[in-house]
Amino acid sequence: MRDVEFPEVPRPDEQARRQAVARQESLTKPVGSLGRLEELGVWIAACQGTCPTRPFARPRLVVFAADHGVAANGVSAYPPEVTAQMVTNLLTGGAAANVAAANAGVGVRVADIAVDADTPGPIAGHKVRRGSGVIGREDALTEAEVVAAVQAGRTIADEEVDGGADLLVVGDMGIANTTVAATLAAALTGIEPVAAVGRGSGVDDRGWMRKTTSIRDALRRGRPVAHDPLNLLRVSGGADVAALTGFLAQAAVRRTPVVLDGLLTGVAALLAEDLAPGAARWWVAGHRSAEPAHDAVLRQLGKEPLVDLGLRLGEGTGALAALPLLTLAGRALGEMATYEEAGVSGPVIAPPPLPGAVRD
Ligand SMILES: O=C(O)c1ccc[n+]([C@@H]2O[C@H](COP(=O)([O-])O)[C@@H](O)[C@H]2O)c1
Ligand SMILES: Cc1cc2nc[nH]c2cc1C
Repeated sequence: MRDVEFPEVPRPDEQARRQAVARQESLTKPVGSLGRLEELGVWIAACQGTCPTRPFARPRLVVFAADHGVAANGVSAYPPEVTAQMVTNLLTGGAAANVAAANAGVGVRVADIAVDADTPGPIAGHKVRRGSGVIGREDALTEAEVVAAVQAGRTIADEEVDGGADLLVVGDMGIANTTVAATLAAALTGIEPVAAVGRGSGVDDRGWMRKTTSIRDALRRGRPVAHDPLNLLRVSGGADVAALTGFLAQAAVRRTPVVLDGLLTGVAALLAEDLAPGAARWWVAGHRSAEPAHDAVLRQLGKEPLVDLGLRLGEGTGALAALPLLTLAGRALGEMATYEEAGVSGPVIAPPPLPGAVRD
């Protein structure tokens, strides 16, 4: 599958990063006293290539929606038709993500990548197929579908950046996608199915057992190709996670920071970093999901999430819950007075050096 190649990913701006570290030291607070917010401010400056930072002008959420054939195994508490129903709910503004996006001043886009049912024209513009194979016994996608889905995600990122998006937030909607995500997480991090399996949207004990078996069966097929991201997407993934992978890689190519959400966006991030090394420098982990596999994924990504609220919803809600912290971090760096401006005395003892910017 050589038709999916990404150009070299640029690094966030080193000069702006250094200026931001120096500016943090000049602001009217004990050095380092804003903790993680200081690192985040530095990261925003490096991504924007400017210090002081600018407020985000057009932050955008993209929710990637798809159905998954493995839903037929009874691995979810909810029926598959909920995927399309929730797409409608997201479009009419009634979902949690709509509220969280409004709270954070973020515009919402829903992309149907592989929903079983028909969705309205503008949403379905990048639809690759309907659903996916039952990953315990057949491939999720064909080779051509993997390429089409990655390219769809890439195009969506380009459309968003060309439309002025200066911060991207990713989310997902798809019944049974935690079975797929847990399988990919196990293949990519080496954790066992029993450690990867979670309750998803709330499956009961019998469903949990079916889910564990499904992950184990799927992993048997996926593990041999775990080192090859596109083949892993073909065998054990789905069009949504493939599109997310392309989207995350392309956002980095386009120098646009991204806030990651829960488990599915996390496994897509691992795959995207593999396809486009260095892309992870452009992402921050919004939250830690209650799905157990997310922890292993975050560790492998080397990302400490901003919030840990026990969320297990998806749709981008964890990322959106963290977004006001990101805005605060940027504004503190950009808008606080310096010691000199405010006529406040600086430290009498040289403060310890600031920790570096967000891991890079
Ligand atoms: O983001 C997460 O970590 C997360 C954790 C649990 C559930 N979800 C959402 O719930 C749906 C999948 O749950 P399930 O039980 O059907 O696999 C899907 O729409 C996800 O967005 C998402
Ligand atoms: C109602 C509902 C909303 C969701 N949002 C993301 N996943 C979901 C799963 C269900 C079942």
